[in-house]
Amino acid sequence: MSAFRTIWTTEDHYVEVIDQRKLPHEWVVEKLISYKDAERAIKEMVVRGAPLIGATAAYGIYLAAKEGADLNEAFADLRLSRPTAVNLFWALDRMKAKLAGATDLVQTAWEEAAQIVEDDVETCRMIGVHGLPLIEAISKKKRGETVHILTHCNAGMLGCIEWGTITSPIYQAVQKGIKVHVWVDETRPRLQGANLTCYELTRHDVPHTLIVDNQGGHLMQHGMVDMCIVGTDRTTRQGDVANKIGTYLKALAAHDNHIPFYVALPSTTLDMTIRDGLKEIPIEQRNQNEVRYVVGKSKITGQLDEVLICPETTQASNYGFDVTPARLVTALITERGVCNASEEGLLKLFPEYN
Ligand SMILES: CSC[C@H]1O[C@H](OP(=O)(O)O)[C@H](O)[C@@H]1O
Repeated sequence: MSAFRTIWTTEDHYVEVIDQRKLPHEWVVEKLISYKDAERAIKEMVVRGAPLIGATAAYGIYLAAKEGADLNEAFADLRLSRPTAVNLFWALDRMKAKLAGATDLVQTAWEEAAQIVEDDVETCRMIGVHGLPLIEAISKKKRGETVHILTHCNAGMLGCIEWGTITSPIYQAVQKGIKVHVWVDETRPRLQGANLTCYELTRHDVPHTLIVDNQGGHLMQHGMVDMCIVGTDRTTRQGDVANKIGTYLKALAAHDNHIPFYVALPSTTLDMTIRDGLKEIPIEQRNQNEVRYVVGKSKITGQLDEVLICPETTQASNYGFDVTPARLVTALITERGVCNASEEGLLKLFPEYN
C-alpha cells in the first residue's frame, strides 16, 4: 500500500527507523545497533505510535540478542521506555514467550520481530476494510458529497508500519473514489497532527486542513464534521480509550453535537486485564519543555529550531494522554469488525478473552 514503511532491517542485519521528530521537514533515518538505541528511540519519540513502539521494542530484543546483552535487562529497560501504549508490553511479552526455550535466540528474535511487523500491516489493512463502510454510509447519505473526518494526533501509518489505524479506512475510501476531507488537529505539544498526519496525508494525496486543537468543537457545532476517527494507546475491557491528550475533549464535543466518534483499535492495543481506564491506565507525563518550546522550521535560517513560547520562569504540565470513557465512543473499528465500546462488544469479536 505505501511507498515506505516506518521500520525496516538492513543488509547487515540491523534496524533502521525514520526519525519522526524531524518530519515533515527532513527525512532522517536512524540506524539502531543496540537495544539501548531502540530504548532511546522510543523514549525520545524518534519513533512513536502504539503499534510502532511495539515493533521497535520487539526489534530491540532482537538487537539485545544479537549483541549478546543480558536479555532480562533488555526486557526490563524496554518495558520502562514509555508507560501508556500497551503494545509495548504486548510485543515484549510475545518476544519473551517466543524466546523461551528457543535454541537460536538471535534467529528466533529476528523472525518474531519481523512477524510482529507483518502482522501489524495486515491488522491495519483489515481495520480499513471494516472501517470503510462507515465512511461509505456517510458518503451515500450525502449523495457523494465530501465526507469530513476529524482526527486527533497521528494514528496513521507513521504510528504503525503501513496503512495506519485511523488512516486505513481513509486511504481505502480514497482508493475507492469516495470524496473525503480530513480536519487534522495539530495536537499540541508534540504536534503529531501538524508534523506527521499532514505529512502522510500529503504524500497520499488526501485532502486535509490543519486546525488548532481548540477549533474542533466549533466545526462540529456548525455541521462541518461528519465523523471523528481517532487512534488509541490502550483500550480497556469495558471500552475506555486512552489516547493522545485532548481526545476526551473531542469526544465530548462530538457527543454534544451527535457526531459519530470512532476509535480505530488493533487488538494489540487492547488491555483486557483492566476495566476502568480512568483509574487503571497509567498516563505518561513528559518533560515540561515539550510544552514550553515549539519545534519547527525557522523562517530565517530554514533549519529546524525550537523557540520558547512562555516566560523563562513559567513551569508547564505535560500529560501525554487522556481517557475517553466508553459512553462517548460510538464504536470500535477493529481488524475483526466494528463493535460497541463495551465488554460485550469486544468479546463478540474476541471471544478468546472470555
Ligand atoms: C496508532 S498510533 C496510536 C496513538 O499513539 C500516539 O501517541 P504518541 O505519538 O505519543 O506515541 C497517539 O496517541 C495515537 O493516537
